Amino acid sequence: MTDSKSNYFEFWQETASRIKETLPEQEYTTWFNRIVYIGSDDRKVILAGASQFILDTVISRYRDLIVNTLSELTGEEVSVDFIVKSRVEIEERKKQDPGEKAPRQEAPVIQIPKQKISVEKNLKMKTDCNLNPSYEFSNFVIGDNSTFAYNASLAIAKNPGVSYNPCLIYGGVGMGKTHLLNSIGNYIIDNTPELKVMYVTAEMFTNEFIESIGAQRTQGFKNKFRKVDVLLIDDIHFLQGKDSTQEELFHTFNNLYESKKQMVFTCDRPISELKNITDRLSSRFERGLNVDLQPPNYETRMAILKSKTKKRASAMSEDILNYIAVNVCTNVRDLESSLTKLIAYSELLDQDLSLEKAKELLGTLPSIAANGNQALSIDTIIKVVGEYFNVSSFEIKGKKKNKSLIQPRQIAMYLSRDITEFSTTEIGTEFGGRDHTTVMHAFARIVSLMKGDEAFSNTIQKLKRDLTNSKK
Ligand SMILES: Nc1ncnc2c1ncn2[C@@H]1O[C@H](COP(=O)(O)OP(=O)(O)OP(=O)(O)O)[C@@H](O)[C@H]1O
Repeated sequence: MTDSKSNYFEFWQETASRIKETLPEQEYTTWFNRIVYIGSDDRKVILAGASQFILDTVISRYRDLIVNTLSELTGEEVSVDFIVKSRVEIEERKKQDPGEKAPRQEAPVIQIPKQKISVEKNLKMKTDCNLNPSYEFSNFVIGDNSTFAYNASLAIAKNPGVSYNPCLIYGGVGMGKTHLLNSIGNYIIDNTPELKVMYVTAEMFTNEFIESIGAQRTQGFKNKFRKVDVLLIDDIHFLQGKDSTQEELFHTFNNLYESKKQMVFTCDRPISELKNITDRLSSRFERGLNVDLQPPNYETRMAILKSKTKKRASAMSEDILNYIAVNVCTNVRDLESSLTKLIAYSELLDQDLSLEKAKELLGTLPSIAANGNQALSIDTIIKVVGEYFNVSSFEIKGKKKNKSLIQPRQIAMYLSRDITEFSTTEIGTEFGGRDHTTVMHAFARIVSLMKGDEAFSNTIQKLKRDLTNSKK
C-alpha cells in the first residue's frame, strides 16, 4: 500500500463532498461519517469502517457511486476495497481526515482531469442507446406542474440506482414524459459515460421480445436488457394485455432491482388505472417513486413558448405568444406545433406576423380547432363530476346544502377554476348565480383536502385527467 494520504486522498475528499451534495444529510452522516480513507494501492482506494455491517451497507448502497465518482474525478478506472478496522483506529483516522472537503471555496485548488469524450463519440453513445440527444434538462421548462417530476428525474440522473429506484413518471399525452426520460439518459452519458444506459419504448421492448422468440434468441434478449446499468422504458401502458411481455419485463425488473440498477418508466396514467396488467408487475412499478406531470398553467405555457421561440432564434410578438398560450391549453406538444406553424410561415415568407394573420393561420390547427369547438364548458365539468358522485347537474347548481352535495359542488368549482380560463365570477354565475368568493372558498377547501388526503387527491387528479383528455 502506498503511503496513506498520498495519491487519492484529495480525490476521496472531493468524492465525499460531491456525494454529500446528492444525499439527504442524515443518510450521508449515517454512512459516510463511519468510513475513513486509509490509503491507496495502485489504482485501488482503501476505505475502512468499524464493522462488517457498516461496510456491507456502504458496499451495497454506495460502492458503484463511490467508484464512479472517483473514476470520473481521476480520469482512471479506480476500484475500491473496504476493510474493517478497530473503532479506536477509525476515530484516530477521522481526527486526521475530516472526511469530505471543507467548504469548496476554502479547499485547495486541485486539477481534476476530465474524461475526454469527443462530441461525436458522446452523440454516438446517445443514439446507440436510442436516446434523443435534443431532450435535455436544460431545455425543459419547469412549471408548477412539473417541478417535482423534474427534480426527481435530475436526482436520479445525478445518482442512478441509489435514491429513487424504480421511478414512474406518469401524465397525459404531450406533457413531457419522454423529454424527461431522455434527459435522464443524456445526463448520465454526459457525466458518467461508463454506465450503460438503454432507452426503449414499451412497444420496442415488446417487438424485440417477439422477434427473439421467433428467432430462438430469447437468451440474447434477456442478456441485452439485464446487463444495463440504467433502463428507461417509455409508455408502459402499451403493455396492457400483453401477458408474455409483461412476464419477461417482470423478470428483467427483478434482476435489475436486485443488482441495484436504475429503472425509470413512463405511463399515460397512474398504475392503478391500468387494465390487464398483472398484479405482480404493477406492484413492482408502484414500488418506488411515482411522480406525475400535469397540464401546464398559463404562465408555464408562456414560458415554454418563449423558450422554444428563443431556441429557434425566431422573433414572435408577445401578443401572438399570449394568444397561443391562452388558446392552446391541452398539452405542450400542441403548443409547440402551433408555434412551429407560425415560425415556418414567418420564415418562409420572410416577414413578421401580425396577430390577425396568426389567428387566421392557427384557426386551422387541430389543437385550436379542438379548443374552439370543444372548449371545456363549466356545464361539462358539472356533468362529469355529478356522474362520478351520482348526483345531478341540477342538484350541483341548486341551493340545497346537503352534505352529499356540498363536496361534489366544491370539486366542480375547483376543477372549473383549475382547468378553464373562466374567472371566478363567471364560474359562480354558472353555479346557480353564486358569488365569486364562494368559488374561491371552494377552491381553497379542495386544495387543502388534497394536501391531507392522498386518496382524495387521486380522485381529483383522475377527474381532471378524464376532463382534459376528453378535450383531445
Ligand atoms: N416542460 C417542457 N419544457 C419544454 N418542452 C417541453 C416540456 N414539456 C414537453 N415539452 C415538449 O413537448 C413535446 C412533447 O413532449 P413529450 O414527447 O415528452 O410528451 P409525452 O408526455 O412523452 O407524450 P406522449 O405520451 O404522447 O408520448 C416535446 O417536443 C417536448 O420537448
